[in-house]
Amino acid sequence: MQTYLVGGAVRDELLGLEVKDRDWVVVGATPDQMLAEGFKQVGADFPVFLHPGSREEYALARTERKQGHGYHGFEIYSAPDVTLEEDLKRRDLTINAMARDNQGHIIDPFNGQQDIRDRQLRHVSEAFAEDPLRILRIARFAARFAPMGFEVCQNTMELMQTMVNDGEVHHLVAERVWQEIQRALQEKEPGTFFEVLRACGALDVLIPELSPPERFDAAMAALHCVHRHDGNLTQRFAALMSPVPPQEMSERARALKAPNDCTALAQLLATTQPILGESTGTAPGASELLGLLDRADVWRRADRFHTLLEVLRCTLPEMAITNLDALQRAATAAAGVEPRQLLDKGFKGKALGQAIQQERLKCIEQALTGKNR
Ligand SMILES: Nc1ccn([C@@H]2O[C@H](COP(=O)(O)OP(=O)(O)OP(=O)(O)O)[C@@H](O)[C@H]2O)c(=O)n1
Repeated sequence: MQTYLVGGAVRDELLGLEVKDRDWVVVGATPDQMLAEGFKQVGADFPVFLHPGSREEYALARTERKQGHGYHGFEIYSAPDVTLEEDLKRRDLTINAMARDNQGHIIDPFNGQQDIRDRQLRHVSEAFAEDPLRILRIARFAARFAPMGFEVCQNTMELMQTMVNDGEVHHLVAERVWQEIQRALQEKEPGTFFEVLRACGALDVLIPELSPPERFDAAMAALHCVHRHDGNLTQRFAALMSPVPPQEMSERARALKAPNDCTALAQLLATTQPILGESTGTAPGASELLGLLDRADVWRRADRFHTLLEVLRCTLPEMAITNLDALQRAATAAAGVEPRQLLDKGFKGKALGQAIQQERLKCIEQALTGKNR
């Protein structure tokens, strides 16, 4: 049997990047031989094993052929006669379809090294079209490698467009889509992910709410800004969805199966923005600001409130930034109200709640007029 380093590890080595996961392909072995060598089998779908020492993944060379629609319809053939080249051929991009043997020789039947030099994301073969998840993977690689000059090559983009036109994207399961989106949001150039999806038509299927050009442009500007400020995943998702009205936004977040913290921040942003972004020139008053603070549950979720403020700095129009400053002052002022003191004064139950709110309102009013004086 022979083992080869394959996939992302070879690509990243050649690009001079840090290698995180190392995947290996084993040619000329049977599962029984692997078990006899002390490897542990993982995954029921294909013959993949964990090395007893390094815990790295060793997969028996295999071919894959599509059977039906979606991610599960693959017929997998794995046997000692499957060659390294056959295994490399089933892979997505030429830069991901190289191997290195244990003497350090690169095996590169699809010219991945040339594409690394030319900065091209190019599909290996027409079999690319058998897995629609690859559309999202390629968009994600574009987002990661764009700063190094990589782009999706024309033929690959055309193939992706054909796949979208054939309805392939409808067959993707939400969990896989979300997994790619959340990884892409944290890549080096997250906006590029959505630009590639838009160029091939997949965005109209996956997040059609962002199809109108003015929404797309606003989403990209907000995402870019949050990315520049090193925002976390929830902030990036909220920024992406910021041009979408609350109801539509919530439905899309649910369809994408976005996790609760992402959806909650995006919802909070969607309901806060219209009040603070009011373009009529009237600034929100003390009770409106208190309402926003209540909705954001700043009393118990101060951290989330601060993440919200950071996103608002990226999504609000320039002229509304003074409203944001007012919200921030209101939060600081209202935080000074001590429920304990009101409790000591004899307030209880509902009356205590009302007294707290009244005190907060008073503090906010003072903070606002104090500024205007
Ligand atoms: N839908 C897929 C998933 C994976 N692969 C192949 O399997 C390898 C390993 O996949 P994965 O670990 O997901 O990707 P990496 O290329 O290692 O990328 P990352 O750095 O994001 O982990 C890829 O390089 C590619 O050759 C593929 O062709 N098609």
